[in-house]
Amino acid sequence: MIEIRNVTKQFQSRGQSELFTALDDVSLTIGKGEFVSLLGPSGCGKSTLMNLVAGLETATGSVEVAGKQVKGPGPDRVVVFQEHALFPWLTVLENVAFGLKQKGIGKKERTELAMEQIRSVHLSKFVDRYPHELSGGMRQRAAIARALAMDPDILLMDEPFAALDEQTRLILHRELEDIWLRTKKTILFVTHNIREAVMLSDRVVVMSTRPGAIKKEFKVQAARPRHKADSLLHHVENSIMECLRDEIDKVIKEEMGDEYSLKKDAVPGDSDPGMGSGI
Ligand SMILES: Nc1ncnc2c1ncn2[C@@H]1O[C@H](COP(=O)(O)OP(=O)(O)OP(=O)(O)O)[C@@H](O)[C@H]1O
Repeated sequence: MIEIRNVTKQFQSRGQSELFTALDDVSLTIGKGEFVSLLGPSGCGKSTLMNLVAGLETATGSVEVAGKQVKGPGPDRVVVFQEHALFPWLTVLENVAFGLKQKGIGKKERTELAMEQIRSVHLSKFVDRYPHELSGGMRQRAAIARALAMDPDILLMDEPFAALDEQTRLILHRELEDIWLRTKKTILFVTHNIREAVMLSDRVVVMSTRPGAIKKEFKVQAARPRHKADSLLHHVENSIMECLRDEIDKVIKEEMGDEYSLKKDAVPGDSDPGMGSGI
C-alpha cells in the first residue's frame, strides 16, 4: 500500500554550503490496514519521512501509495498533527465538516457525516464549542474526527498525543485502537514514546540519526485490544530500548560535548522505570 524505496532527503542548512542528509537510502513497505510507528531520537527524520508520504516534501528515490507515485498531498492521505490543527474561529462541528465543505458536499450530508465521526470520538456534547473551550485531549479527538470525516485510506499521525498528560494519552490510545480496529485504516504514526509505539502498533520501525536511516524493525504480535500488563509488550519494549541505547547515547554526546563523560549515567538502562516516557 505504501512503498518507500531508496529515499534520500537532503536539506540546505542555513548559512552552510554543504547539504545536510536528513534521510539516507530509506526503504520501507507498509501494508494496507497496518499500524506502523516510526520511533527514534529527535532529528532522525521521522517527520521528514512522514511528510514525504503526505506529499508535503520531495526527495530522491520513490514513494508510492496504492501503486501510484506520490506527487503531492491527496484525499487518500490525511495528516493529524501534534497541535494547532483546528481552526480557532470554527466550532467542533464546523471544523470536522470543513474538509467536506471544501469537497462540495451539501450542508445536510456534511453535518450527518461530521456528526457520525464526532460521535465516534465521544464529542457529541461539545459540537458547538470552539477549540479554546476544549481540553487538549478533546482538541485531538476533534482533529482525529476531522481526519476520519474525509475517509482517507491512510492516516498520518505526527506525535498526535505528545502534548497530552499521561492519563488522557492512555484514554486516547484505547480510542485510537478502537477506531483502527473498526475502520481498518492504514496508520503511520510518529512518536518519541516507546510504550506508545508498542501499545498501538503492529510494527515499530526504529530509526537512527545522522544520517536518518532505519535501524531495525520490531513486530508486535500481542493480542488486540492490547493490555498494558501483557508481558509480550514489555518484552518488545525492552528489546527496543536496547536497540535505541546507542542512538540516545549519540544524541546526548552531541548535545553535551565535553560534559558528556560526567553525565553518562543519565542514559537509561533496561530496568529504568521511566523508559515509557519517551526518548
Ligand atoms: N526544512 C528543513 N530545512 C533544513 N533542515 C531540515 C528541514 N526539515 C528538517 N530538517 C532537519 O532534518 C532533520 C530531520 O528532521 P525531522 O523533523 O524529520 O526529525 P524528527 O525525527 O521528526 O525530529 P523530532 O522528533 O525532533 O520532531 C533534523 O536535523 C532537522 O533539523
